[in-house]
Amino acid sequence: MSGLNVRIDEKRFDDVSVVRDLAFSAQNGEFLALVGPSGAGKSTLLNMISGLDTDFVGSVCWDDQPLYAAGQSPAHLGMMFQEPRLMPWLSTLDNVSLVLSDPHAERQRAIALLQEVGLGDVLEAWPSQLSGGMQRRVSLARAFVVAPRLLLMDEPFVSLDMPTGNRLRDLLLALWQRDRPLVLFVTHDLREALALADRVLFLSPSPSRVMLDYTVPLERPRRLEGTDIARLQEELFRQHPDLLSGVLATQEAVAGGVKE
Ligand SMILES: Nc1ncnc2c1ncn2[C@@H]1O[C@H](COP(=O)(O)OP(=O)(O)OP(=O)(O)O)[C@@H](O)[C@H]1O
Repeated sequence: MSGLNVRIDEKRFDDVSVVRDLAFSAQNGEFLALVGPSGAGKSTLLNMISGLDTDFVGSVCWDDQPLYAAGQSPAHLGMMFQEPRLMPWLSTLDNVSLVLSDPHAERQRAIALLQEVGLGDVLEAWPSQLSGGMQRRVSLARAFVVAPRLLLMDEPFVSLDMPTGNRLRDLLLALWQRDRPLVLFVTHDLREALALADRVLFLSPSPSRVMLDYTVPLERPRRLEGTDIARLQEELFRQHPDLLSGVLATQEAVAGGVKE
């Protein structure tokens, strides 16, 4: 099948099995959200898919070929984490150019992306001069500047207030709709998953596996605070109360946050 094929037979840390019999496939250009209780192994899973962690039994393939070889990250892989992870001694522009194979030749591309995310006026600013929301926008531009085919996002908008988070989600969707990478987006927030994704994979508590592969039955654009998302969330909790109780508890615990 074209696209991503993940099969993790087992991932252990010492004697503890963290992921077991977890499998899913995704088409090129799809947007998948991964939700699951805290400690389920979501970050561990992204590390295995990115090639950062090769110490597991199973396979991660792209178009039926192993996605990485000997621990090397594949070309056209974009990543974004909970923390913006900017280099404090580099300007906004240099933080984005950093991941380019030829930063000098591709400088215009970095500038254009920063303009697209509304940071054209702060190209030479240091990270410490930017707000939390602006730093995430730099991080988003850095994830897209490599023209990723696969974009791995580990709770990238956690602990942002609603307007700042909404602005970032809109930017992400605009860039995704234009470039169409396959996105794997980890979140604790089921509403965020339903607002963004084509499919939501619900993971079990550790050792994690996919408990439910859910296709979101909503047209775009969607609003995270919209009644259709609230209704869908309620329906899911009614249909799968045991499966989702851990998700809801975590979702409530992480509400709140950083302002733009
Ligand atoms: N390097 C490591 N060594 C030992 N145990 C680890 C290591 N990394 C993660 N773990 C354990 O593996 C389990 C899964 O961790 P992971 O961070 O992947 O979960 P998660 O679903 O991303 O959690 P959260 O939602 O809280 O971020 C946890 O029990 C964690 O303590």
